[in-house]
Amino acid sequence: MFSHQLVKEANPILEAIFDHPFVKGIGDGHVDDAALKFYVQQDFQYLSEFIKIYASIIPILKDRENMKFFAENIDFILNSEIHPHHVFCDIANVTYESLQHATPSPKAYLYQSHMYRAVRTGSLANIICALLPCPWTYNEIAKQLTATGKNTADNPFKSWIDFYLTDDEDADGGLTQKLFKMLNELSKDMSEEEINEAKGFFLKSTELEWEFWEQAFYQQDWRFTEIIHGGDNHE
Ligand SMILES: Cc1ncc(CN)c(N)n1
Repeated sequence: MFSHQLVKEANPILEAIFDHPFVKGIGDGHVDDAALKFYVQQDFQYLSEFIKIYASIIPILKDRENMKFFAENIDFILNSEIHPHHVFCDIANVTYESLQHATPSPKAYLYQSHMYRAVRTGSLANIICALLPCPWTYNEIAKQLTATGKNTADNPFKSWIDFYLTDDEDADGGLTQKLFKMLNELSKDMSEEEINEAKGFFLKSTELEWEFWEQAFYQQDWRFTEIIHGGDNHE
């Protein structure tokens, strides 16, 4: 099955994500405030683009059930996925509102551009493959942290882990299963070339998930940040 192929090939990247110091820090209950703040700034911005990409799928869908599914996921990001951000903000002792005006860092910019590139192909399989590592890797992180005994009552990140652990229909766990199922259906009518193209989108997004943790952990912004951010202000 296509989904098994994707998970198998991406597995070394997923293992590297589990080993990332930011993710390990969530498990151990300590991540530097600067990394948490950088993460929330970038993720607020990233999820806003993610919403737009979900919305861009709707015109190429054929049935109402799938339209409802993507519309509900937009609602989930807007109204529920603010919770994990609040967890990070509370731990870093900073207001959420103060972190909502960032411009994308180089790696976040690359990740967003990658997703828009998938949208431009017009292929539903490519778009789902580019989007899926977002809910998939977080659900896997939550499961791995729980399985290794890190999701304890005294871990300040417990409610972050619990949020991504749930397999509820509309949360990342349920979403992941539904998207993998859609891909398996779509792949039945795809050529080998189309399969490989879609797989490329999935694997690159998975690596960009690793990069997202990395850039937040080391606060990797634009080298000429004053010039770049100044430029954004003049748009
Ligand atoms: C970059 C990123 N990837 C995944 C998730 C989890 N939906 C997130 N909030 N941000």
